[in-house]
Amino acid sequence: MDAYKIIGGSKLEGVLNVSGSKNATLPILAATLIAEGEYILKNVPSLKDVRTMFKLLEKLGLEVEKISKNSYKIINNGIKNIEATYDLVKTMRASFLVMGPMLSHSQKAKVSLPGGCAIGTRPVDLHLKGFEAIGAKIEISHGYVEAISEELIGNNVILDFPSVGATENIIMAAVRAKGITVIENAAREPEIDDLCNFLNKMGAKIRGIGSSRIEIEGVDKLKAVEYSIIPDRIEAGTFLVLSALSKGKVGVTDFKIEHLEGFILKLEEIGYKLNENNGVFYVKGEIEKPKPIRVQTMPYPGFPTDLQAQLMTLLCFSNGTSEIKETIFENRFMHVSELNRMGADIKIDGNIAIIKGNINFSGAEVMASDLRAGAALVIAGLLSEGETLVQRIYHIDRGYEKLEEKLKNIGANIERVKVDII
Ligand SMILES: CC(=O)N[C@H]1[C@@H](OP(=O)(O)OP(=O)(O)OC[C@H]2O[C@@H](n3ccc(=O)[nH]c3=O)[C@H](O)[C@@H]2O)O[C@H](CO)[C@@H](O)[C@@H]1O
Ligand SMILES: C=C(OP(=O)(O)O)C(=O)O
Repeated sequence: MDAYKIIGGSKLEGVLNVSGSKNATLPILAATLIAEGEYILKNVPSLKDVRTMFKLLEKLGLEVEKISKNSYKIINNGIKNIEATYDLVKTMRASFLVMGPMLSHSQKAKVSLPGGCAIGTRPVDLHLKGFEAIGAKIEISHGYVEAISEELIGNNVILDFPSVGATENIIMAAVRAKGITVIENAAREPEIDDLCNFLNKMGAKIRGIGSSRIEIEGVDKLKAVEYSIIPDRIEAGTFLVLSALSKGKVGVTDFKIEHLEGFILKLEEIGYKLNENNGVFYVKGEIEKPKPIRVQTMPYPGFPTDLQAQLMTLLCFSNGTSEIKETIFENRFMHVSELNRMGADIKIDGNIAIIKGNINFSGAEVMASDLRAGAALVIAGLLSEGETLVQRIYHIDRGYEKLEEKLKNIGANIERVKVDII
C-alpha cells in the first residue's frame, strides 16, 4: 500500500497551482448521462474519484476518451444498463449522483445505497424525498434503491438541510420534468453553480443559481456540450494554509478567491492578510504566531467542513487555545488522535475540538482516515521535526492531483513509498 514519507523542516518556497474541482467534476460527469451526444470536458483533475466515475459511466454504457492532459470526451449513445453496483458506489459516495440523471434519461435507475464512511453515516433520504416529490416511485431492497417514473412532474421541494448532493441530484432529475420544480433551502456551494451552468449550456432552464431557491423549468431536449470545470476551492484552501505556515513564501494560483470567503475571513481573524501579485496569492501576517480563534463549519458561504482538518493543523501553532465546532458531519475528528501522536494537544468534547497552541510537531507514523484528514497530516509532517510516515494515502489520492509532485516543486521532502500492511 502507498504511503508518504515526509522529512519535515525543509524550506518551502514557490508557487502551487490549483487543479480542477473534484466536487464539480463528479456531478458534471454524472450529468453527461442525461442527454445523448459527445461532450468535451476540460480542466478535469486526474484523481482516483474521477477515474471511479469514468468506470461507472462506462458500466452504464458511455464511452470515455482522453483527449489531452486534463480534457476528456464523453460519448453518450444511450444508457445500456441502469444499475450502479455496490463495488463502485462503496468506494465513492458521489456515485449516487447518477440516480437523478438516469431517472431523467431513462425514467428508471437502480443504485446501491452508499452507506456511511469515516466521517459519518451520510444518509440519502433528502435525495429520495426530492425524487418522490417530482413523481418517482422509490423502493429500497437488498441494499439498492430502485427508482421508476412514468413521467417526472415539477413540484416544490423543501430540503430539511441544504445538502449538496441532494440539491445536485434533484436538479439533474428535474431538468427534463414537465413543468417547474422549485428547490427551497437548496445548498449554495460553487460546485452546484458549476453544474447548473453546465446544464444551462446543455439547454436546461435553471434560474436562481447561487441562491437557496433554485427554479428548474423542465425542457424536452438537452444537448451535449463542451465545458471547462471550475478550480478546486478546497485544494486552494489547503495550499493557502501552507502559504500561511511558510510565512508567505509559498504562493497559490489558478483559483477563484471569491469561492473562499468564509475561509479567508477566518485567516484574517487569525491575523493573516492575503496579498496578490499577478494572480498569485500569498498569506502573510505581521504576527509572530497565529491568534487563536473559534470556528464553526457551515454550509456555503460559511467555513467549509472540507477545510476543517487543515485549519486545525494551522491552529496547533497559534498563541493560545482555539475551538473548532464541526456541524456538518457527525464524526469528522479522526485526524485529532493522529495529530496528537505528532505532538498536538487537542481534546474533543462532542462536536467541538479544543486545540491548545504553541506546540512543536514531531514526525511520527500516522494514518489518513479520510481525504482532508490526510491533507492535515501531510501539512503537519512538512512542519515537523524528523520523519513522518502518512499511511493509507489512497484517501488523499481521491482528491489531490499529483500532490507529492506539487509539494516537491516548492521544496518539500516528500516521497511516495510502499509499505506492508499487516
Ligand atoms: C462529492 C461532493 O461534492 N462531496 C461534498 C458534499 O458531500 P455530500 O453531498 O455528501 O454532502 P451533503 O451536503 O449532502 O451532506 C451534509 C450533511 O447532510 C446529511 N444528509 C445529506 C443528504 C441526505 O439525504 N441526508 C442527510 O442527512 C449528511 O449526512 C451530512 O451530515 O458536500 C459536503 C458538505 O459540504 C462536502 O464535505 C463533500 O466534500
Ligand atoms: C468529504 C469529501 O468528499 P466525499 O463527499 O466524496 O466523501 C471531501 O472532498 O472532503
